[in-house]
Amino acid sequence: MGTSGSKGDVGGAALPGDGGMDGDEGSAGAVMGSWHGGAQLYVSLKMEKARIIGDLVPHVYGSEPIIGSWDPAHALAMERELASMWELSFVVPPDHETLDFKFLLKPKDAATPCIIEEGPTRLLTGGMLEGDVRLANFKLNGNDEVVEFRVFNKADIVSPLELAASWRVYKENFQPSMVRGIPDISINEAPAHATEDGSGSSLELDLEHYVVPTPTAPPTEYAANLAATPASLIQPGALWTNDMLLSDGIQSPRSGPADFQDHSDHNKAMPEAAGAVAAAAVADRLHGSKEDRKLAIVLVGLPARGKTFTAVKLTRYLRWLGHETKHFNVGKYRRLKHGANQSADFFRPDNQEGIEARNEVAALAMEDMIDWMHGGGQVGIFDATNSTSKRRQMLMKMAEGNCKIIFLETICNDRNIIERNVRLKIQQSPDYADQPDYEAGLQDFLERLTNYEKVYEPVEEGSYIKMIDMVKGEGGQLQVNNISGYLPGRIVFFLVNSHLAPRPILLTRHGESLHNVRGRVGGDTVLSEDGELYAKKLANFIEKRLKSEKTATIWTSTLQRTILTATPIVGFPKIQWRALDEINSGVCDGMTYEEIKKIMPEEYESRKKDKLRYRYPRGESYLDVIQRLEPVIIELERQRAPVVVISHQAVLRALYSYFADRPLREVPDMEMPLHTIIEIQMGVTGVEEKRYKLMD
Ligand SMILES: Nc1ncnc2c1ncn2[C@@H]1O[C@H](COP(=O)(O)OP(=O)(O)O)[C@@H](O)[C@H]1O
Ligand SMILES: O=P(O)(O)OC[C@H]1O[C@@](CO)(OP(=O)(O)O)[C@@H](O)[C@@H]1O
Repeated sequence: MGTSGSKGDVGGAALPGDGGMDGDEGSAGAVMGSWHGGAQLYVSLKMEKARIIGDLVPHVYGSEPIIGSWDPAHALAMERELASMWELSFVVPPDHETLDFKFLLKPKDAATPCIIEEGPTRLLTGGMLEGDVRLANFKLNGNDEVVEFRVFNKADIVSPLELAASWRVYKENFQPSMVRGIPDISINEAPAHATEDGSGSSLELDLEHYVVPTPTAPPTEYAANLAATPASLIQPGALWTNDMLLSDGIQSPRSGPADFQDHSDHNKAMPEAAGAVAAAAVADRLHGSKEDRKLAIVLVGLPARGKTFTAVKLTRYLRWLGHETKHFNVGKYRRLKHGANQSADFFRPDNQEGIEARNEVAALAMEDMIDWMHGGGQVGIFDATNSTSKRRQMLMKMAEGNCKIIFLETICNDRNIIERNVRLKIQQSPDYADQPDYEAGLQDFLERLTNYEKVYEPVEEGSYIKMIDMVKGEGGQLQVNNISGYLPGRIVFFLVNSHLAPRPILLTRHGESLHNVRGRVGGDTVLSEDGELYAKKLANFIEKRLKSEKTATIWTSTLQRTILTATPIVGFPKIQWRALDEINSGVCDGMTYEEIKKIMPEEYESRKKDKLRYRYPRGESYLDVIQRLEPVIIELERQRAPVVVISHQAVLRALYSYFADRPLREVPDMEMPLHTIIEIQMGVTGVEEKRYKLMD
């Protein structure tokens, strides 16, 4: 019997039917109505299981070649219709050969054996199961556990007109993208055969074999996650230790210690990312009060509530969007002024000297921030506990006429999270870098915490955002009061969408394209042979690297070199993002750099002079690309499952610079080689990176 393929694939002619047959548990229908020429049956086989069955996928295998000729390895996967329902549907002639088959469960890991249902072979004739439609029972875990599925079978007589009409409707409603006839969202089911296709695309079992070093980035005067060096405390000839230069924040292992001064060139302050972001931000600045043009995000919260972590993350995001942003960490000022070994007594509420010392360094940091704003800075992230209303009043007074303040309070009520944070704090904070005895450090920090808790006053004044138990991203909440304007709105949107659940993000360019071989930019060419080999190796890599993950998604651009690179990947949904398309090279599309230099020397020189801001005629600049990638960054922050981004050189440079804290001016010249996977691990301790080069 020739099943005509999977659901929705309606082929063949049929007889005007007058009804269908229902066969669910315990009964077998009969063919209704009379037959003449071409009648077809639309047959549906379903299995239902309320409880999730892990990564086992229901399949059908049996006598016909399409369902494996009794080879479980070539069984036909059932499609998930609902969370607990799996279906295999097909169109057959009413007088088809009897189909012998059984259900089986197949693990995602091809090496693990299938589980075949208990009981005799099932027989399908005239589209219906013979005899009682029994449950499907499977013995798991060495027969220790029996799993039951309810089985349903249905066959409808379909007329030629119905078949044709349903095919037309199917085609109209499932418009494949203009690009390649591949739907914008598609998923290749795991093939019955093993993924090793013998084309040399197999990989070593140990993926560490492919790890390559991360290119050492040029020392950054000021990476987002290194709080500003306290200008007001710099004494001529001061000797700076590495510790003094490091903020309380999560240090990005890649960025070296900050130089003494922040050399960012205020005269040529980084422009807003081009496009809507800049337009709205500029409009706000032009029409807002002078004070509103400068923004201070003042953190509030007890120690180990994630203030610094949030400050670093927010700094990274705003700088990536082109807003001149700087992180001011008062803990750093305290250490510089009073040394890094204050005991908990320094923070006692009855220690007047300690209180004055802490307010003094907070005022120094605020002065530095206001000076920095006068020099061109736009958003200051003021990171301290700021735990009393009196302290906050002091800061608001200093801000008057200089900048607008928004308080950002981080509240965590989960004792387990707090205990974990405290452990991480003792391990990471410069306050305990010289404390060899972990327990002593822990005891001291807990005393410090108690001292703060005695005087802590939650924020009630001014404009504020409260992040309450937002850690796990479940059940937490964000409270917002008296917030308005473009930039504050974006900050709220970013905070709502970001979380701390660790998960990997894999970035890779497409396989080598024909234009890459010829040195041509842009275009929409297919892959070269090497590019096709990379696509297979990438699929292999993803299967190994993500096999322990419950799910993941594959993002490509709408250009065929990324879609074709993703094609061999199976088992994960693939989504085409227009925003991930390569930088639009406008009138230079399809040219080589040499041709551009020869035919349009002025364009070539302009781009060479300022590759970040330069916009191809009728094309894009890197700032334009960053602007259109902002929703991608927000979605990457929001995702909890792993994401594999298959995109392009310029786009990946822009995305990578966000995760790696690199200043925008470095973006256009970053190394972004072909056939290399950059794994970004985002989690509670910040952002880590690993690179795998699968082939040259
Ligand atoms: N929102 C959060 N939820 C859970 N853990 C966090 C959060 N923010 C930070 N952490 C972890 O807790 C530790 C302390 O965070 P940190 O930002 O230094 O706290 P604070 O600045 O409030 O003292 C850090 O090691 C960090 O990895
Ligand atoms: O900004 P530059 O360095 O030109 O890099 C962008 C160029 O990289 C290329 C390759 O030269 O990207 P892609 O990854 O799509 O192959 C061009 O298509 C694109 O114009």
